[in-house]
Amino acid sequence: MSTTAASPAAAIPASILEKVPRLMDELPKHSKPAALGDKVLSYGTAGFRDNADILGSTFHRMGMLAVLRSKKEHKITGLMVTASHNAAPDNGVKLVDADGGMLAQSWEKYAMQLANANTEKVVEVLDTIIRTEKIDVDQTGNIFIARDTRVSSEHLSELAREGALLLGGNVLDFGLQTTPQLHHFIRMWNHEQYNKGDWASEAGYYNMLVDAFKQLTSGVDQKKLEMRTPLYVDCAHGVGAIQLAKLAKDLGDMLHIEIRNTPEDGELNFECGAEHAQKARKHPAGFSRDADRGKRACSLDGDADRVVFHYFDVQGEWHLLDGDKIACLFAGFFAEKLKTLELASEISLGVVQTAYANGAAYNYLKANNVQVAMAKTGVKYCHHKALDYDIGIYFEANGHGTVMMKDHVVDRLHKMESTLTDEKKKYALANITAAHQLINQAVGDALSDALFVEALLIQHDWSIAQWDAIYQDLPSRQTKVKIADRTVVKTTEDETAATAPEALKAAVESLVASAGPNARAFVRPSGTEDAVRVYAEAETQEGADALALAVAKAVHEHAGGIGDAPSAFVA
Ligand SMILES: CC(=O)N[C@H]1[C@@H](OP(=O)(O)O)O[C@H](CO)[C@@H](O)[C@@H]1O
Ligand SMILES: [Mg+2]
Repeated sequence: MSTTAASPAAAIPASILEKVPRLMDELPKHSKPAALGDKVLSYGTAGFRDNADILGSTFHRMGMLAVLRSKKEHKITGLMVTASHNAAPDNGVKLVDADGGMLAQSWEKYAMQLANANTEKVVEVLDTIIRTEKIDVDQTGNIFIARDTRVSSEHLSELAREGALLLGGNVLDFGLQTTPQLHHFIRMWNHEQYNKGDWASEAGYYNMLVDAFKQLTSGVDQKKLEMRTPLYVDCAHGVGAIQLAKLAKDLGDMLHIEIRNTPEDGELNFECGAEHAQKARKHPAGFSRDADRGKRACSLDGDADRVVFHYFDVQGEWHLLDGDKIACLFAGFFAEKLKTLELASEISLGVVQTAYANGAAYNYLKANNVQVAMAKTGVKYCHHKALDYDIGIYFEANGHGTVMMKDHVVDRLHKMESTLTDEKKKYALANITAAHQLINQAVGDALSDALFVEALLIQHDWSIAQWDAIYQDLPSRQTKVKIADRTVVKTTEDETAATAPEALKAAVESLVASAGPNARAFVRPSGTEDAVRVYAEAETQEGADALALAVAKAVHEHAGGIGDAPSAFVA
């Protein structure tokens, strides 16, 4: 095959060393730390995550990979420095793709090959990626970087920047941002419709949210809004507190926000935040039964891409409103607007859940004629499945989720604008387009999701208890079991039933069958921890607890449990 100078193939060097001889000097300065030992780093559900001390080389190399991805796509890509809801000494990388979503799954293998390569093999891996993906290395590579508040984050983002510069990339470092903000910037800058607009910056992000919130609450008496009680936000001592303070300032009297658990007053994610509230089923530190009865509250996680709501009722009992309840609230809004606009048969609406969704949420959606689909655990699977619908809502029970509207739907709605005369329809249309503006289309976003929840509570004139009452969660229990090799546990595609080992499959089936009506249980190997997770639901809390423990014992017995059989729950 003949190539001309203009052909991209012409710029593919036999080795990257031809272009960047300095690599030979620079790579050994960031070689894999001895402490990493034989450990294989894996690009898990949302990226690499480990103790920050062993991630230096990984960050340096991921800076390079982000640049290669950018050169390949001819668009901006990104790198977020965060370990989300994990402990303060940890850190991690989340790579952002050109559409503002997560890194394409087809590139995760490159991330792993690079991160795990011995120093002398890094050039070889880079060359393979460049050759396989036919990357013109002379192309411009542009990446955006941001980081959370961890002590290690600044240094690690600097290493990523160095790696990126080494491969000739241009780097724009946004400093402290939430993960969804970085996704938003990249989506906006790469989107031909938005890239020259006002929303493609940090200030633009707040403007976009505040303007959409204003539109969604415009039908409400402004005095009533000003008098409304505040939303108390547990920020997990993370970056969400800093960014939310800026957003709250712009919201002014439209919504009063009280920020708790800031980076200054405690350890990141320790006994607080969305993961703690949802997994341990405990109110966050900084909130108390006596002082906070009746207050509407929510918890973010360490990088503010998850949110769950909660409150103490007048009796002092604590209630959690998880991702399922948020999805149901959102689904109700879109179903109603589509009905008013007589578009329900033309525009498909669906909610994507995982096996962890409470059975009562499923029943609620079905009773309200909303389509429901199941995806494997992990937002990248949910996101993918949600694309089957014109308006796809996905939420994991842990509070990570969003709503995506297809471009053709947005176009269709904009075209309708000039044709409508009916006031009700005009209002519905304005609402649905404002919701599209408010909800982060790139990725789950705690700040945008929380504002949408608040807008809908205001529209319904509901208290948090009234929203909670749309359905009653079936009692459930989660726990986990350590076994020698968790890969021996196999499940069906949707993860609701075990398929191996055979004895475990039979044991779970028989335990569920004898656990009463509406009982359900499943086991699956965790994708992020060295354990098998157990989930059980039943008519009563005692029933769910008993079923979870019996299933945990069955995992221990039939799948090679380590140590004593389980006798208590592990969060
Ligand atoms: C039950 C549960 O909450 N699982 C979490 C957890 O995955 P596991 O594969 O269950 O470890 O971490 C994922 C990444 O944050 C998140 O997407 C998922 O929902
Ligand atoms: Mg997170």
